[in-house]
Amino acid sequence: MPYPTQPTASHFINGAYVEDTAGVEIPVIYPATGAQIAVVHEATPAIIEHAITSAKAAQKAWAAISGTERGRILRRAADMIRERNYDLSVLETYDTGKPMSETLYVDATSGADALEYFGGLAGSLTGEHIQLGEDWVYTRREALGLCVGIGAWNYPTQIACWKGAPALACGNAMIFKPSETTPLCALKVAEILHEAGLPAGLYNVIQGTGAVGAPLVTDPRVDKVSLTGSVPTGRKVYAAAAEGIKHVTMELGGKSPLIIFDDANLEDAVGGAILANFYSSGQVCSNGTRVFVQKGIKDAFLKRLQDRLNEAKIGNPMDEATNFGPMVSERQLSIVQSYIVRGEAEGARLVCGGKRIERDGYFLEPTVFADVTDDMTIAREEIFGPVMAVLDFDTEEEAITRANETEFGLSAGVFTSDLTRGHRVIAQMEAGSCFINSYNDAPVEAPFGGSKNSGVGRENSKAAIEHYSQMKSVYVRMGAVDAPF
Ligand SMILES: NC(=O)C1=CN([C@@H]2O[C@H](COP(=O)(O)OP(=O)(O)OC[C@H]3O[C@@H](n4cnc5c(N)ncnc54)[C@H](O)[C@@H]3O)[C@@H](O)[C@H]2O)C=CC1
Repeated sequence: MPYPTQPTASHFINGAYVEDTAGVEIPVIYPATGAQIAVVHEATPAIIEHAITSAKAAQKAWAAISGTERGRILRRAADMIRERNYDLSVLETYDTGKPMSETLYVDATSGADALEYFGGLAGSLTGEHIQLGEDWVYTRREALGLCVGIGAWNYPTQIACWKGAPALACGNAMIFKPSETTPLCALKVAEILHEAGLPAGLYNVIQGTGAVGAPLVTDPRVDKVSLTGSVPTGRKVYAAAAEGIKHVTMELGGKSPLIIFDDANLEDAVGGAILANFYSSGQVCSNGTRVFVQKGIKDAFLKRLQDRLNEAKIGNPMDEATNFGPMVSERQLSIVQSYIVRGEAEGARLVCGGKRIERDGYFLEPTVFADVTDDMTIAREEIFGPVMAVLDFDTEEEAITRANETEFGLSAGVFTSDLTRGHRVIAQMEAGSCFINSYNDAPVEAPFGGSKNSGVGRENSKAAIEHYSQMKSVYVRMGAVDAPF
């Protein structure tokens, strides 16, 4: 084995690791050093075909067993993930560069939560009975068939589970294509699911870029596509899926507002803004990167924010004391750097950070801009890095209007000690996943997803069941059929 993190093979299909070295090589880079730690091969047409035929062959029998039996396997997989959390967290850190202080508590554990939650729900998926005089209708909640999951690179284990768990609970088969930037973790999820008793063919992982994602989306044997990715990719995938009238879930990007009122608890508001901008080095879709701060608290907010950012422990992600790691790739680093240059050029005031850190890997300082105005590029476009834009405001009405002036609608947050204002403001936010006096919590029990250009459908919670199953209604006549002729 050339690298300790090298997977057994590139793909996991029909219950086993599979290789086809004819596929283009995809190097896997550890973002904290820039070193190559593995190589996988992009799926060839033969690999794609193998995954689709295996999944199709396995799905009907899976849908035919009871939900309780399906759920038992998912819950067993959840337990195994928790038992192996340390090793899975190390792999997630290698894949993404995120510090162990995050991956140990958030990634595999959140995946396990999804498997446990949907495993628990699987036995309670039912239809209903509708009496119509003597006749009656009953409904059956049925699987969609073959679901394709396409992942982003920021939460590879979590995304693999958030899509796989509800799909499998509802009786579907899944083909999951991880991001080409982080191909390692989903293979482990597949391995564990099958070790837990999942029949072969029901959860397959194949590697590749959009060149592999695209034919999966258009294949007529695929019934549903769930994408986590950027808005431009979402637009393409949604359109391609529409051609085949397929079901979709789109979890896309954001530029979410976080509104901090004068009466907010300063320490909590600063903590919320840190969670909303610097967790995972800012590579979180729901981040509140437009921080609207009411003028009365602005100076105190910026001062306390700087003090706390000085305490960030930046460095080796494998050291559990580290709490701020590198960007996922050189490419992402340079995208974020170009936004910082734009921010300065357009007149925003750089409060702190802004520079690449002099060491191996793709480290960038936590960066804060103040005096940002609504028209600046850094206030309009998703940066997907550790760059906070602080905007001033005077009144509640103004903050609400400006917060909603965006094509995105993933998340929104408000910090205030006025209870009624908190609810009043959040009710007017055009966003799917919102927070009051908190930010970025994502428990499996709560629906997660965006409005406007940030997406369609919801992941997690009972809402996800609607997106991985369909209703059949059956009319039952008890008497004679009365036909006109
Ligand atoms: N709303 C949400 O739940 C989340 C959204 N994101 C968003 O993801 C983005 C960052 O992730 P990236 O991996 O850079 O996104 P991306 O949009 O570049 O890629 C996402 C995935 O789509 C695949 N893909 C690309 N073109 C395709 C095509 N034509 N057909 C099928 N698949 C295709 C890629 O290979 C990758 O697996 C950000 O915009 C972020 O906001 C990230 C995490 C969560």
